[in-house]
Amino acid sequence: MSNFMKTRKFIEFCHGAFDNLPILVDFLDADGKIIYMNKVFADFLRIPLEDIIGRIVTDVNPTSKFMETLKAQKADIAMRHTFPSAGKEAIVHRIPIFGNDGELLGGFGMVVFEQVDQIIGIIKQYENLDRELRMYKNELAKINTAKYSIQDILGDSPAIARCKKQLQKCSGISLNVLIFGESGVGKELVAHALHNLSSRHDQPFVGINCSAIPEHLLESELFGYEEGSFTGAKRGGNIGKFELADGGTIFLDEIGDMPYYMQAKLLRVLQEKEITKIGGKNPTAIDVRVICATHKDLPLMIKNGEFRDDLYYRLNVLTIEVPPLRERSEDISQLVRVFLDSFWKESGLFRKMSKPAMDVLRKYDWPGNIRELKNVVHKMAVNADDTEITINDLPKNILNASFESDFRFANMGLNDVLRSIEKRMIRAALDEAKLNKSLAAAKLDIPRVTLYRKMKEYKLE
Ligand SMILES: Nc1ncnc2c1ncn2[C@@H]1O[C@H](COP(=O)(O)OP(=O)(O)OP(=O)(O)O)[C@@H](O)[C@H]1O
Repeated sequence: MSNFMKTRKFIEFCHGAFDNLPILVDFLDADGKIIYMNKVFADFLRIPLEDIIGRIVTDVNPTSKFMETLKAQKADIAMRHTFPSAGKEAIVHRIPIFGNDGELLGGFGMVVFEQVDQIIGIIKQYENLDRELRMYKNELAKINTAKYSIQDILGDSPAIARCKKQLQKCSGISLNVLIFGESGVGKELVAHALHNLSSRHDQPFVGINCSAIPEHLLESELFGYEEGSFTGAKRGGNIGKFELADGGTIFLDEIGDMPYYMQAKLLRVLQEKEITKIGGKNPTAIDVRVICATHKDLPLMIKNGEFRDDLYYRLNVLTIEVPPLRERSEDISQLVRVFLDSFWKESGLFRKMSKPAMDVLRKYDWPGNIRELKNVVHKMAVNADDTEITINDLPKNILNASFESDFRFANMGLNDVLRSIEKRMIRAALDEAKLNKSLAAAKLDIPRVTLYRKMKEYKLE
C-alpha cells in the first residue's frame, strides 16, 4: 500500500477522481511531500501547480500544520487554518492514511469551507431562521392555548356546582370527554378549563369548530396534507390540527355537525392513535386527548342515521352536562355584575343594573343562555342614558315575556291584568327614581298629579 500511494496508478486514480471536482483536495506522502493536489486547490493558493507537486507541504504553505498531523498520526477535523498566499482563513480536514499493518502511508487534505466568513454567514442565517422559528412557535403557542380556567366559570348555583365538580373529576382521567348542553351555556369555557386542569395543561390546546369549516376542507384542517396532494395545495404541504395538538388536547366543537364520512375517519384516528395526511403514505403516531362538544341530541341523530353509534360510544366515555341558564337563575346577578364590570373596563363607562330590571332578567328564561345574557347586558349598557340601567332599557321581547309569564296562568280578567301591570310599572319607576316623585312621573311619562292619584289608589304611598 505504501508503494501504491507512490505509484503512477495512484496518481492517475487521483486525477480521475479529483481533477474535475470543485472541492479542494491534496495527498501527501508519509514525509509530508505533496504527491497530488487538484487545480482548484492550487488556484486557491495562487501558486502554479507545477511549483507545488513534489515539494514539502511547509515549503509551499509555511503555516501548514500537516507535518504535526502526520507526526501525531491523528486526524484533525474541521480546523481553522490561514493560507497566507490566498489571504484567506479556511476550515480544513487533515487526515493521516494508514496501511493494513497500521503503518503511516501519507495524508489526505481537504478544504471544507474556503472562507470562514462563509460559515459565519451560514451560521448567522441559521441563527436568524432559528430565531424566526422560535418566534412563530411562540405565536402558535399563544394561539393554541386554553384561555379559560375553572375560576372563569361563574356561578355558585347547585346546577353549575355539579357541573364544575364533574369537570374536576374528568380532568384527572386522561380519556376523551363529551360536553353537552344547549347553545351558549359555556361548553367551550368548560373545554378550556378541563385542559387547564389536566396534566396536559402546558401542552397545546387546539380548537376547531366542525360546523364553521366547509365540508370539503374539514379533513385537511384536521389531518393536514402533503405537498401536491390536490390543486391549490400549498408548497411544503400543511400541518393538521391533530398534529398541532400532539401531546395536548384537541377540542372538536359542534361534533354533531361533522359529516358522516368524516366521523368514520375520526373513529379510526381515535382507535389507531395515528393520523395520515391527505396524499400521505405513512401514518404518524399522535398522542392527543379529544374533547368534543355538542348542543345536538346525538342519540336521536344515531336513530336518524346521522351520527355513527360506534363513534358515539367511543366519545361518550366521560360526559359533562352544562346546565341551561334557566336552571341556574340564582347565578344571573353575579353574571350581570361581571359583564358590567368587563364593559366598564373595555369602554370606560360605569353602569349598574337597577333592582326592577335585574328582577326581570332573573325571571326571563334565556333561550340563548349566557351568550344571550351577555349580549343583552352589553346592549343595555350602551343604550342606557344614565349610569343606572332601568326597566325602560330592557329589550321589548324580554319585558313582554316577563309580563306574559306572570299573567298566563293567573286566570285574571283584562282589567285586573292592566291594573296589575300599571301598579308594577309605578312601583318600578318609584324604585328607580329612589322615591323622587317628579322623576318617577317623568319616567312614566305621566303628570305628577296622576302619579299621586295612582299611588293612593294602589296603596303605594
Ligand atoms: N359560566 C360562565 N361564566 C362566565 N361566562 C360564561 C360562562 N359560560 C359561558 N360564558 C360566556 O358565554 C358565551 C358563550 O359561551 P360558549 O361559547 O362557551 O358557549 P357554548 O355552549 O360553547 O356555545 P355553542 O354551543 O353555541 O358553541 C361566551 O362569551 C362565554 O365567555
